[in-house]
Order: sequence, then C-alpha cells, then structure tokens
Amino acid sequence: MANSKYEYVRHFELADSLLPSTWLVVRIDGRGFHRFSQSHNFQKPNDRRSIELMNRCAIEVMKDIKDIILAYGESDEYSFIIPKTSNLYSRRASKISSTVVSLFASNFVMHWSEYFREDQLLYAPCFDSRTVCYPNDKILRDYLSWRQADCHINNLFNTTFWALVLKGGMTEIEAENKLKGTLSKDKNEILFTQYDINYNNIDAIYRKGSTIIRKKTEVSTISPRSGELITRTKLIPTAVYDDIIGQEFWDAHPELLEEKKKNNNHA
Ligand SMILES: Nc1nc2c(ncn2[C@@H]2O[C@H](COP(=O)(O)OP(=O)(O)OP(=O)(O)O)[C@@H](O)[C@H]2O)c(=O)[nH]1
Ligand SMILES: [Mg+2]
Repeated sequence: MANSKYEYVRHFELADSLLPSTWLVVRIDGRGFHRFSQSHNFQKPNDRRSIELMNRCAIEVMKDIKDIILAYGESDEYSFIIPKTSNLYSRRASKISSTVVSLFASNFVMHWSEYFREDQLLYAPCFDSRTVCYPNDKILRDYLSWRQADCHINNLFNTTFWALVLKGGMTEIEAENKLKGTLSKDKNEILFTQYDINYNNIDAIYRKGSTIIRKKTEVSTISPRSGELITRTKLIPTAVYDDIIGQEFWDAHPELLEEKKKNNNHA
C-alpha cells in the first residue's frame, strides 16, 4: 500500500528525538505498588524477594540493551543510564522508554516464581516510564545522588516505623504521629535505644539501593571442538550496593563517565 491515499496519516506521528550529546535516564516505576505489595504480602519494611526480582529484571534489561552503562534501583523504581554518545533507536524518546519498560515488566512476570516461589502472582503488574536528558556529568551524578538520598530517607523512616508497629505494638497511626517532625538522628536513636538496632549495620542492599554495573568477570567455557577450557573476561551486569553519593564510587568506576569513542547505531 506504499504511496496510497492513506499514507498521509504517517505525518501525524511527531518526531520525539531527545537532545544529542546529553545523558539519557530512563526511570521506570511500579504503578500502584503500595497496593501490589499488600496484595502479595511483601515483608516490611523491605521484601528481599522483591528487591532481588527487581534487580534481576534490571540485569536482563542491561543484557539486552547494551547501550545502558549503569542502572540504579530502590523500592519499586529503576533508573537506566545511557551515555551522551549513544544513538540508541536514533534517540527517539517513546521508542526508548517503551522498550525498556516493556522488557522490564515482562521479565518481572517471567521470573516472579523464581523469587516468590509458592506465593503466586495474583494480577498483572504495571510500570510507567519516562526518559529525561541530563546535560553534563555533574547533573547526572546529582540525579543518582537524589535517588539514593530518597532510598536512604525512605528506608530509615520505614525501618523505624515498622519497628514501632511490629516490635513496639503501636498502631500505624500512633507510629506515624511519633515520627512526625523527627530528624534522622531521632530515628537512629529510637532504633538503637528501644530496639537495639544499629541502623548502620542493616544490610547495604536496603540502605543504599542496588546499582548494576558491567563488571569485568572471568567466564570459563569448554570449547565444543577441542574440549579445552577457555577462560575469557566478559562484562557481566552485576548488582553492587555501593555509596554512589560522593567521589569514591566514581573513582572506582572511571569507565562510567568516559566518553565512548564509537557511536552505537541501533536505529
Ligand atoms: N512492604 C513493602 N512495600 C514495598 C516494598 N517496596 C515497595 N513497596 C511499596 O511500594 C510503594 C512504592 O512507592 P510509590 O511508587 O510512591 O507508590 P505506588 O503505590 O507505586 O504509586 P504510583 O507509583 O504513583 O503508582 C511503597 O510506598 C511501598 O508501599 C517492600 O520491599 N516492602
Ligand atoms: Mg510506584
């Protein structure tokens, strides 16, 4: 039907190219996960199964979309970072957002039972997605620091809130009132003096969220021809639970901010 009288409708599709030479961040977020976590009996304040499933989905997305250099996740959200030089899908916003979120959601369903075992998936989970341009390295780092600070603030609040309810026997309203107007140091104090919990000793996966980097890993395979053991270094997407606020993380991973020489064309 090329050049048919109907073809003019194509012109209603507007271009949505993202600015060139900027970092692209795709953030996906679970829709209505407050309800989803209740329906599926998520543990409080953190459900390890949910975090590990979210991390698995992010790893699968990174295995598929090679342009993504790093991902950061906490709670029901994940941010995927694409470098300034990338030409992924000709930098079309809707194509990038929809592909990442669709891959993430299908992996969430596909791998659910590996993490939740006998706890069945009761209804189809849904995630939204957006892609935002960040013009320089400092702003990209500030973006990631913002998400990690959000993780810290929420986790400290949730840990204290659920200690008051589950260990202290308060109602949820009483716990909320008790925490109203408190600072971080007050919450640390409540946890330490009343529940013998040193917040800094809580697993980093909860306090810092999950960062997926492409880690140099030695992979051994047996050659089908010679039967020889061949060991190669590959870049495998791997979860780490580091402090990405501050310089140390970036000093340890200089490749994350390096300009890539070649332009990847996946259009
Ligand atoms: N119990 C528990 N709840 C969790 C966990 N992770 C995420 N959640 C829930 O998921 C919610 C995520 O926050 P939001 O994204 O702001 O809430 P939402 O209901 O998904 O709302 P929208 O994103 O606007 O659709 C949290 O408020 C928790 O209720 C977990 O490990 N344990
Ligand atoms: Mg959500």
